[in-house]
Amino acid sequence: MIQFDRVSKRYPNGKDALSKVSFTLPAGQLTFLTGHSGAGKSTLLKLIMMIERPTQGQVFVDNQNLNGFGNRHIPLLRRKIGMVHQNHQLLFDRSVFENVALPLIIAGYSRADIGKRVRAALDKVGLLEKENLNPIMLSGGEQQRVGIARAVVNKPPLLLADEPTGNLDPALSEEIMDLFQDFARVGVAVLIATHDLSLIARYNHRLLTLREGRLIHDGDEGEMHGS
Ligand SMILES: Nc1ncnc2c1ncn2[C@@H]1O[C@H](COP(=O)(O)OP(=O)(O)OP(=O)(O)O)[C@@H](O)[C@H]1O
Repeated sequence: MIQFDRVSKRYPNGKDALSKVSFTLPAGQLTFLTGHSGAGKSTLLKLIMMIERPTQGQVFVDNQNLNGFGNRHIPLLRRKIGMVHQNHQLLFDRSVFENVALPLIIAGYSRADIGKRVRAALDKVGLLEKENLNPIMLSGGEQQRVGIARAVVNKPPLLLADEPTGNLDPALSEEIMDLFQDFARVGVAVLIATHDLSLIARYNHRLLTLREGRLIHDGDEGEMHGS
């Protein structure tokens, strides 16, 4: 689903944020991405979203080389990607339903289709009965689940999450992880950037570790501590 082929990113100020990073993420796999602050995690996610472009190397999403994409391709690319943020980025002047509907409205879906899909997504995250509430009335864990419903409402094959459990306690983090694992099980490629080593340790998923822009580890979590 995603392939990085010797990807480097140097920012205009000369900072090398990523150096010759290569990996492949298949459909249906959940992968953690970790590394110290400044290691390059956000930069890696930005390259997938085409918020930034590589200085060298190639990024493929769904077998398409993003180097061949111009700005007009960006909306189409982003429709394939669901993005979950740490702070949810919900609109507090709209209802839960309207927040989740937003990507579908932008993509031009019909009203009937929007209703059906939004309710299916809210049902998946267990918030169907809260569709008319304002997100401000929800707990942190519920707000994060609204963010996840919005990220998956148009059924993207790829789900990216940037510190999705950052503000949540272990029990709520587990709920969120259960959801991500469900999506992976039905074929979504899920990439979770996190500093939360205890979260990583609780699951036996593939782990990519960046240090100063280099990929220093690619394997399962046990391998890292066992070696
Ligand atoms: N737009 C930019 N211009 C210049 N340097 C940048 C830019 N964005 C990031 N950097 C630098 O690139 C390096 C990697 O940053 P990045 O945000 O990818 O790290 P990160 O692993 O996501 O860190 P954190 O966990 O703190 O969010 C850092 O040294 C950062 O200061």
